[in-house]
Amino acid sequence: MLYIDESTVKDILKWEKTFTAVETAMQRVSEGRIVQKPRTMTFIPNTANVMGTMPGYLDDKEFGALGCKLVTSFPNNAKLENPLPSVNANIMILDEKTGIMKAVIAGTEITTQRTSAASAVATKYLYVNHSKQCGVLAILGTGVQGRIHAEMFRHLFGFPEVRLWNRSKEKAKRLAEELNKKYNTNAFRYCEDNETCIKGADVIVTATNSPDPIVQRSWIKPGAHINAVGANRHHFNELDREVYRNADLFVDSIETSQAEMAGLNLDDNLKGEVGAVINGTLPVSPRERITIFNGIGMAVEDCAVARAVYDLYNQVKYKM
Ligand SMILES: NC(=O)C1=CN([C@@H]2O[C@H](COP(=O)(O)OP(=O)(O)OC[C@H]3O[C@@H](n4cnc5c(N)ncnc54)[C@H](O)[C@@H]3O)[C@@H](O)[C@H]2O)C=CC1
Ligand SMILES: O=C(O)C1=NCCCC1
Repeated sequence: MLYIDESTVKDILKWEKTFTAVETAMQRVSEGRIVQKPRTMTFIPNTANVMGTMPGYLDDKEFGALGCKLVTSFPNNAKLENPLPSVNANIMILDEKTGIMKAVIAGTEITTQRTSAASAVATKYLYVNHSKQCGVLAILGTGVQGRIHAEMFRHLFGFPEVRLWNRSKEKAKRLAEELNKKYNTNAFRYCEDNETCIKGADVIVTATNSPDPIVQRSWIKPGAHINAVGANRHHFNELDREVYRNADLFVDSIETSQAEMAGLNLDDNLKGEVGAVINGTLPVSPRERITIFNGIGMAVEDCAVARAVYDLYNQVKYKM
């Protein structure tokens, strides 16, 4: 059995490839060329811990795959004496003709990259492509997702200012210092509070485990775009309901969002899937309208990126 470990995935998987794989997966979702159901969640009693199974099938020449991700979210891992990521995963990919397992691929880096890439795809099609300003990026939550969003978005869209806020301020401060040093810049700025971080921002990313809203409507400037990534019990708890009431909501998959975002009144404000915007079957929002991308994470994104990693691994060049 082929196992492709985390360090190999980190070595061969570049952000551009992940972006294209996720963009393709989103398109195929909206064309009906996928099969995926809401993930199963095994909640471990008396803890905040959960194990999810995410099976999917994606029909595509370059990124098509039949696979299943097994993912855990143990939010207290970061507080261990030897800290570990909260989210850990492995992805199985199977031969489409025989059903035989082809490989197990470490899925933690894939999950990290593909989640940020999904936000980046949404930001490109809902915001950047409409000549909107990429001046200030606000990141709330500076864990694994906050970090990758800060780095990937600056790389792809060139934000000259990236604001970072975290519940424990020291963590945001440390990340700003680290990234300024890494990229030899002073673009990364630490913020004392979430309101200061958000006010005047063009694009906002929320990537926390907060059970309560950390974004208020009155702080958001007209026409801003929000990527809501984090989840506690619900996938919509980070934004105040007034934000949803005054914005256009886009998702990665209507089918899975209806299950996992039940409790939010989707009928009122759900415009549709990002894939439909990419495919040109769903119009973009008026310029001054706030847009939200609530990406809950899709099995077919994992399948697409796992297929890319499998192919890259098998290229003779890498094996030598
Ligand atoms: N939508 C998707 O596809 C995915 C979503 N996620 C979700 O994104 C979120 C972030 O994930 P990671 O960065 O991997 O986790 P992480 O553990 O590395 O970071 C979580 C951050 O949230 C902050 N936080 C925790 N509780 C908070 C609270 N009550 N108020 C404000 N901030 C709080 C922590 O200080 C930490 O910086 C999680 O909710 C996770 O479940 C993760 C992967 C994929
Ligand atoms: O899509 C995923 O993968 C995850 N989504 C929410 C929480 C952990 C992993």
